[in-house]
Amino acid sequence: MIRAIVTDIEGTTSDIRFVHNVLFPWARQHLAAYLRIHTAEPAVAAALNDLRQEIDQPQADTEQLITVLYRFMDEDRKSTALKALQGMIWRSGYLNGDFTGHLYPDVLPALKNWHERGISLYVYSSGSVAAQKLLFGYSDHGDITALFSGYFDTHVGAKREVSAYQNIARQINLPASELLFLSDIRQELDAAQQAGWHTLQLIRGEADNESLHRQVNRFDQIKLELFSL
Ligand SMILES: CSCCC(=O)C(=O)COP(=O)(O)O
Ligand SMILES: [Mg+2]
Repeated sequence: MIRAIVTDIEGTTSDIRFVHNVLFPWARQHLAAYLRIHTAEPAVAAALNDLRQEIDQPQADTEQLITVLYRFMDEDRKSTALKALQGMIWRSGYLNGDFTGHLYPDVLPALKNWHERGISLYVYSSGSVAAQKLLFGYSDHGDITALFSGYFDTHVGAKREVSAYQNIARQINLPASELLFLSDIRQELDAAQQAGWHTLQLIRGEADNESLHRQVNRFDQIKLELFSL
């Protein structure tokens, strides 16, 4: 029986085009100015220090780090430091109403239904926990954060690593056999499955014929009974 559902964001609850055509360009546009102004703020300084460690350049100055961050953004690197900084930068965009967090129309009714049935809901994304809370706190349908019991980012591990799902299961305090992971990316689902989780792939666009996971196109097609042991 499924007692908790953990969902990915990009390509699962939200359109990949919102992330790549709205969020990422907005962060890129504001990155340099934001870092130059806020470089001494504790959260920014901590993320920049994490980045220095990631690239093994303890002496790198802010301008050098900005260059690295542009490269990371070009490569869509799931760097924990980059993701932390993007989350900080997006904050003013959400607060000013420059954009709202995209949700596919089938997502909110399903989340509400599961929540009402007593199933705990969690998020796991490469985006930082702060960025996840912003997306769901300022979503197209308003603040829906009350539906979620918790959030996980790459601090638990990368999304294609089995250990990340083991860590999440430990923190949720449920056996893997009672957990369902929703994602559009086969390799993430492979890792969750290897950790003993149930898995379901969202196909929002192109088919994935190499996947061995159950697939649906929308949340309203998800039948939790199929995952009962
Ligand atoms: C929290 S929204 C921004 C998502 C993001 O930065 C990203 O890299 C997408 O990663 P995901 O793990 O959701 O595919
Ligand atoms: Mg995804």
